[in-house]
Amino acid sequence: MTNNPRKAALYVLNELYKNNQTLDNTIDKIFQKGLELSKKDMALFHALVYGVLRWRARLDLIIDHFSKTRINKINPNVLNILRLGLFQIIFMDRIPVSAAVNTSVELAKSSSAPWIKGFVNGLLRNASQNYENVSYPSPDKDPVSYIAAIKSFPQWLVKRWAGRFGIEETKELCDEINKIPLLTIRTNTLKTTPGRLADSLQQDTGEIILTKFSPQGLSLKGLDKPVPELQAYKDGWFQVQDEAAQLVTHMVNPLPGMAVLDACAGLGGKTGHMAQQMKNIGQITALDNSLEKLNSLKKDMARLGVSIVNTYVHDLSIPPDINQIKTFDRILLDAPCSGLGVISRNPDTKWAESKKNLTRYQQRQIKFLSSLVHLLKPSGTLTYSVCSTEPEENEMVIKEFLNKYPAFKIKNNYSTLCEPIKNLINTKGCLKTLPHKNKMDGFFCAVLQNH
Ligand SMILES: C[S@@+](CC[C@H](N)C(=O)[O-])C[C@H]1O[C@@H](n2cnc3c(N)ncnc32)[C@H](O)[C@@H]1O
Repeated sequence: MTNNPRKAALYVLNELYKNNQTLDNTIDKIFQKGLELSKKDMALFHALVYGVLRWRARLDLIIDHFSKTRINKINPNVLNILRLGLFQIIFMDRIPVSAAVNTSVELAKSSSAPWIKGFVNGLLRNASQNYENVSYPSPDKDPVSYIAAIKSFPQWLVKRWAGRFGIEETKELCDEINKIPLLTIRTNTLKTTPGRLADSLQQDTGEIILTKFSPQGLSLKGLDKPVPELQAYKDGWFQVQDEAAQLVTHMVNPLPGMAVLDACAGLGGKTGHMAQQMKNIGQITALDNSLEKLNSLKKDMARLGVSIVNTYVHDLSIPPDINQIKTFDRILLDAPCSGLGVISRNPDTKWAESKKNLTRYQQRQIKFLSSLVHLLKPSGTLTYSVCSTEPEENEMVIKEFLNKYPAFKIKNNYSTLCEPIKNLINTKGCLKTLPHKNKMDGFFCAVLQNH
């Protein structure tokens, strides 16, 4: 495998979306194949992959302007070479234009027909001198197309946000999503306190900021080591988790001694948080349809010093057998969704999703909720959360669920929550966060109670 960061970035961009692969899977795959990069090259590799995905629509508009071949006719590998080159020219000040062009020509030489290098060279040289003169759709006559092009978002998404939030707020939302997000972590209070954790990270971090809403969160600026190499990580003092995801567990409010089901536990971000809220007393069943994820979850629980979790592989499109799994005081369904609330971390999402998918996800989310109802104790609560800002996966799921199960209501009394989190809950009792308003991922969470 190559040790060239640009070649590695091109490989990831070319492989992404094949067989429904996400960015994380594709990046994991290239490292499994033996990619080894120095610390500096690793930073360049990530900047290139995430940068091209973040700015793809704007890069494509410029490429289309300077290319005689229409963009949809350019070979995908060549298009990704052009995107990588142009991204470096426009967005990476510390890379000289000549280096951006020459390395792109080298990529073309090693992976395309011989004449392509001339095409890449000519287009990038021309674009580097003239890209500022390319015209964009008019912000007055066609504000949706303007935002989609200049801020690099799919038209359908900008259109629906503009309808919901208005043009000015949509611009703010897009700008916030386009920022490179800080790394946010959650203190494992079974082992330490946010203060001690911050002290231990001081020497490896430029700046540490306490999160505004979550009492256990820290955001790190300028971390100079990969997370797994930090002593505090090895000692199980924290999990990586965005602030919005941390708020979900506070909504669930699991207490020591309870029986809790984490119904889509994944790698266990919320499982770990619930265990620490329960002071490692009680029982948590971590369910997921992925054995691989549950195996990673088990390792992470050991690192965190959590001993109350058992795992259960199950496909939630079928209701779990109550005789095997028992009943619960708290059930959390952190459902699979579009991920449109976490585009800043996963910019590939904006090019993978469509309006049609949202309806498909909604049906699956309602099905999963329905699969869990019979597992709830009479006084128990069923919490639904998704990292999506879209109504189809938010209020509309809850509405359909309540139509189907009229005995349930949305909980709207949060006396135990701290004030900052309480202030994020809307009049209907749902937590809704938005990147531009709350400076965190877009999440939705509602707690359902049987009355
Ligand atoms: C949003 S992620 C969960 C993230 C996790 N709760 C956390 O905080 O780290 C959704 C999870 O649903 C799981 N999933 C997808 N389809 C499923 C199914 N049919 N049955 C059970 N789990 C499923 C995925 O494997 C994924 O781990």
